[in-house]
Amino acid sequence: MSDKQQMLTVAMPKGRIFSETVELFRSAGIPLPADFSESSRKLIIPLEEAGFTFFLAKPTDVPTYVEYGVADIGIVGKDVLMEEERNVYELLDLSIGQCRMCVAGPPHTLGDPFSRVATKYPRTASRYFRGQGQQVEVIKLNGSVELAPLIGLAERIVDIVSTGRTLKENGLVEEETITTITSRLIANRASYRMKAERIDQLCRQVREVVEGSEQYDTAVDK
Ligand SMILES: Nc1ncnc2c1ncn2[C@@H]1O[C@H](COP(=O)(O)OP(=O)(O)OP(=O)(O)O)[C@@H](O)[C@H]1O
Ligand SMILES: O=P(O)(O)OC[C@H]1O[C@H](OP(=O)(O)OP(=O)(O)O)[C@H](O)[C@@H]1O
Repeated sequence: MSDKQQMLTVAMPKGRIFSETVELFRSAGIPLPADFSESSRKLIIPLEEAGFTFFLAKPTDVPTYVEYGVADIGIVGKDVLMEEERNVYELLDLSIGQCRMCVAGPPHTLGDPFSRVATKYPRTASRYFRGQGQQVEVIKLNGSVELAPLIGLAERIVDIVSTGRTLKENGLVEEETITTITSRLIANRASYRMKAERIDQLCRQVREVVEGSEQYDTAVDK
C-alpha cells in the first residue's frame, strides 16, 4: 500500500464477538493477521502490505476509539452503541453477536410496580423507562447483574439475554424485551469521507457475506 492516507485502522472487540468477527471478515476476504488471537498480549497488529492496522480493544471502548478517529472503523454490539451515544456512523448490521436486551425479575413479582433497576446500561434503561412513563431509580453495575434482585439491591434488572441460561439458573424470568441486539460496523465520520473508497469496499465485501446468511438486516444511519 503506497498511499499512507489509505491505511485503515480497525478497532476489533476482544471477548464474545471477536471470533465471529474474524470469521465474518475472513469469509469476506478481508486480510487479517495470520495468527490473530484475542488473547494476544500485543494490542496493535499491523498488516501493512494489505493497508490495515488492527487493534484489540475492550468492546465498550470501541465507539470511543472510533469517535476520536484513532480507529477509522470498529465492530461493536448495538447495546454498547446505544449506551455510549458516540458520534459515529453506523454502517452495517453484521448479524453476529445476536442477543436481546430485556427487563427481568423474580417470577412472583412480575406485573408488580417496581422502583429500582440494576444494569450495565444505565442510559439505555433510563431512556426506556422514561419512554414508558415509569419513574425508576437506575443503579449501575459492571457485571453479574442477575445478583441484584436476589440480594435485594433492585427489583428488576435490564440485561442481555442470549440462551436464557443465566436468568434460569438464578430463578429469574424475562418481563419485557427492550430490543434485539446484533453487532454493527461503525466508522469515524471524517474517515468515512476521507477514506470513502476503502471503507465502502470493505463494507461491500462484508455485506455480501452477511446478505448470504439468513439474518441480514440492512445498513443504517449515516
Ligand atoms: N450472552 C451473550 N450472548 C451473545 N452476545 C452477547 C452476550 N452478552 C453480550 N453479548 C454481545 O456481545 C458484545 C460483547 O460482549 P462481551 O461480553 O465480550 O463484552 P463486555 O460486555 O464488554 O464484557 P465484559 O464487561 O465482561 O468485558 C456485547 O456488547 C453484546 O452485544
Ligand atoms: O442468556 P445467557 O446465554 O445466559 O447470557 C446472558 C448473560 O451473558 C452476559 O453476561 P456475561 O457473561 O458477559 O457476564 P457479566 O455478568 O460479567 O456481564 C449477560 O450480562 C448475561 O448475564
